[in-house]
Amino acid sequence: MHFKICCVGVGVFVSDKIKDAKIIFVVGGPGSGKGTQCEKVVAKYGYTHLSSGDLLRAEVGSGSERGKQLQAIMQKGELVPLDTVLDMIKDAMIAKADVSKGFLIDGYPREVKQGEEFEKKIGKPCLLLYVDARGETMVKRLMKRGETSGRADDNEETIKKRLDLYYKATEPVIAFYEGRGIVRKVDSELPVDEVFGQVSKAIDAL
Ligand SMILES: Nc1nc2c(ncn2[C@@H]2O[C@H](COP(=O)(O)OP(=O)(O)OP(=O)(O)O)[C@@H](O)[C@H]2O)c(=O)[nH]1
Ligand SMILES: Nc1ccn([C@@H]2O[C@H](COP(=O)(O)OP(=O)(O)O)[C@@H](O)[C@H]2O)c(=O)n1
Ligand SMILES: [Mg+2]
Repeated sequence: MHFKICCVGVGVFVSDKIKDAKIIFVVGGPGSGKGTQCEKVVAKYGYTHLSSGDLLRAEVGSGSERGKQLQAIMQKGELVPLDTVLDMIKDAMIAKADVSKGFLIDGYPREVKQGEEFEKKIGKPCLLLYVDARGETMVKRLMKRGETSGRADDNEETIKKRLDLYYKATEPVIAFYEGRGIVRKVDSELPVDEVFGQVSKAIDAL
């Protein structure tokens, strides 16, 4: 009996560490500028930036068996299994829980059920920053980034697939959270610093 209570205790302790953390979802199309804005938020507000794409690419870079499977999915611009990416985000949040002022979850959720699972396992977001750019702008930016990024998915064919998937699976996420009144849209067609001015206004209003 004692062992069981102990396990339950540990389980509760772990999730308590991140249950009350301030969580901001950063959602937007591929190449919309999520990462660019997150870097500026980190510099100004000291938040912890967790890019789901970067966490996945780190796993790919580790050469692990799981990394090989993820690579195959990502270079097709498809979504990796929900539990895989959610567990990676949760582990990364727990690792930083004691020092974090809040978490920027970049590139997640990518579909409504990812958001629902996140809330069951971790907690509710207080803000969804919607980084909005036109399709042709995103393609142009990613083709340019692809010249130096070395990302297997920054090529014309995969960019188009990522864009299609974004419109099909991820835009409904915006509508879902608009229903909660926590979406703040920023116009990422503007110059980076003007976009950041809109981002700052949304965060200062929290
Ligand atoms: N001109 C211009 N370029 C931008 C802006 N924001 C980002 N970029 C560029 O567009 C490219 C994509 O920006 P990222 O911040 O990596 O976009 P992302 O949404 O994180 O992209 P994914 O990780 O693929 O989802 C980068 O090369 C940036 O330098 C902007 O406001 N204006
Ligand atoms: N929640 C997530 C995040 C990324 N990914 C995968 O990781 C890739 C890169 O994610 P990213 O956020 O860096 O880039 P974009 O897809 O937003 O351009 C995506 O194209 C997906 O293949 C995923 O499957 N699920
Ligand atoms: Mg990014």
